Amino acid sequence: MPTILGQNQYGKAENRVVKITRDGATHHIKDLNVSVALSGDMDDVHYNGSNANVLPTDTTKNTVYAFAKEHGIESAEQFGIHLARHFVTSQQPIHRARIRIEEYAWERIETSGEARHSFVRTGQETRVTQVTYDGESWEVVSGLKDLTVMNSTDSEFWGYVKDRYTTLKEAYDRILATSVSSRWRFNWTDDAQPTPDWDASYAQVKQHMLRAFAETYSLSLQQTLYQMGSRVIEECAEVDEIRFSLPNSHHFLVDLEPFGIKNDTPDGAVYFAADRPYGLIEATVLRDGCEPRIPVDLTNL
Ligand SMILES: O=c1[nH]c(=O)c2[nH]c(=O)[nH]c2[nH]1
Repeated sequence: MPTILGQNQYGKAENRVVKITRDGATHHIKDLNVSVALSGDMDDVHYNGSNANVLPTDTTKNTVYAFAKEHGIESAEQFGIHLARHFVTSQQPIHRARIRIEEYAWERIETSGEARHSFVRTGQETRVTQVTYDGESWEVVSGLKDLTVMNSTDSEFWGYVKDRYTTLKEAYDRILATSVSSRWRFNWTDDAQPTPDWDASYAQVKQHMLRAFAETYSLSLQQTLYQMGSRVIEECAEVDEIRFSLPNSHHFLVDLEPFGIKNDTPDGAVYFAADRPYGLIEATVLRDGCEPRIPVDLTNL
């Protein structure tokens, strides 16, 4: 045969699950987008079309909804662990399950009455996780995307390489803005280890990341990224690796000279917020001695 089958996986992608839990008049929402990818003994279905080892993707979808009902959704990570364990341990041909989850946050709308069942989608970041299980060990990589932040000062950029194509003016007081996309890998890999408190960990990682962004006097976005990552690794013992993809959301001073208006001092300055092109600064920060496992391209995760 001139061809052979390479890596393969299958499952139902983007199962949108909304679970409402009622605690008297106070309701709670969990809103997830769950993608299942299974792999194992799947040569026959590809080579011969025998479906004998194939748990239908439709079943994987049903399992997501049934688990949301029967086992609840404590956190995205815990839900992912539950699903991954189920697929690998209940189906002999399935050797590996990868569950990806995006979680959308809802905030309660406070009202004057007793009712507590109204919510507004929060416009901040989207929480994400990926749980992988091969029957023996776990890999949990969680993260966030679209967390937009800005420092309106304490950012400079100068002393860079200049060649014949360089036109950029050195900046001694600029805006530093980005939309943080980040993934961090937990050192929980084994059922024998106690599981982290996933929600508390998420809140702490996000808080350390944001504080480091705000507290770093920045000479480059690269330096800020490293500070954000090392703060998380230093403060969060459960995390061994963190990767960032940070678009540099450029803010250019508008040239108002044609109208006889000076716009050259930081106070009261007017900027043009450019959406593209943007610098894209990406790096991993690791606990010393740990192996990098988060893919270089976060869109592949
Ligand atoms: O923080 C920055 N890092 C760069 O590498 C870079 N390059 C650039 O043009 N502006 C900036 N800003």
